[in-house]
Amino acid sequence: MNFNENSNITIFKHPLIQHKISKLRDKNTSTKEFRQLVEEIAMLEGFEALSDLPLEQVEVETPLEKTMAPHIAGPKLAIVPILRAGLGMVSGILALVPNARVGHIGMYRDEETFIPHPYYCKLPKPIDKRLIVVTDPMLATGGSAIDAIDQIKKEGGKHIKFMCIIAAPEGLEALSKAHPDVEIYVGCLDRELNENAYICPGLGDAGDRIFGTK
Ligand SMILES: O=P(O)(O)OC[C@H]1O[C@H](OP(=O)(O)OP(=O)(O)O)[C@H](O)[C@@H]1O
Ligand SMILES: O=c1cc[nH]c(=O)[nH]1
Ligand SMILES: [Mg+2]
Repeated sequence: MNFNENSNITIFKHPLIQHKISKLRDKNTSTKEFRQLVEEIAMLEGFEALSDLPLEQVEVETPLEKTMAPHIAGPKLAIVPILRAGLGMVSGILALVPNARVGHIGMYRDEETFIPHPYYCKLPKPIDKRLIVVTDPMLATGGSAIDAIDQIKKEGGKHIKFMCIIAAPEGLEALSKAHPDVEIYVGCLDRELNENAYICPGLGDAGDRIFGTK
C-alpha cells in the first residue's frame, strides 16, 4: 500500500517533528523529557491537523474602528485520548485550542492476543457536530484505534481525525481500511511489528515511558 497516495493520510516530514521523535526513541531519554517531547510533537502535529478548522466572520472593535474578523466557528473541538498513552498528547493540543472539550476512551491491549479491551468511554455531548481528534502515540496493529473510533461512531461521532506519533505499516493499513473517512496524521512511519506486536524500531511502551511505570 502506498500511504502517500492516500489523501486521508498525512505522514509528517517536518524536521522538528523528526528530531523530537528521534529523541523519544532513545532509551536513555528520561520520563520528564519524554513527556515534554510527546506534548511538543502533539502541538506541532495539531497545528497542521487543525489547518482546516472552519472560520466565521465576527464583528470586532479595534481601538480605531469596527471590523469583521475571522473566528473559529462551530461547536468546540473534542480531543479524545486513548488511555493511557494518548493522555500525553492532550496538553499539546490544548495549548493550541484551550477551549476544547476532552473525552476519554480507556483501552488496554492484551499482552498475548494483542486484542484491545475497552474499559471506559466518556465523550463530550453533543458529539455529532464536533470535530473529534483521537490521540494515541502508537498505532501498532491498529486494533485499539479501530475499536476506539468504532465506539465514538456508535455514540454519534461523525467528523473524526486520528493523530499518532509512530505508526507501523500494518496498523496504518488496517485503520485506513476500517475507517476510510477518518483523516490520519502520523509523525513517523516505522518498519514493522515484531512478534510481540511492538513497533520496530519504535520507542518501546509509550504508556510506561510517559508515566514512568516500568
Ligand atoms: O495498535 P495496537 O496494536 O492496538 O497497539 C497500540 C496500543 O497499545 C498501547 O496501549 P497499551 O495497551 O499499552 O495501554 P497503555 O496506554 O495503558 O499502556 C498504545 O498506547 C496503543 O493504545
Ligand atoms: O510499540 C508499541 C506497540 C504498542 N504499544 C506501545 O506502547 N508500543
Ligand atoms: Mg502500554
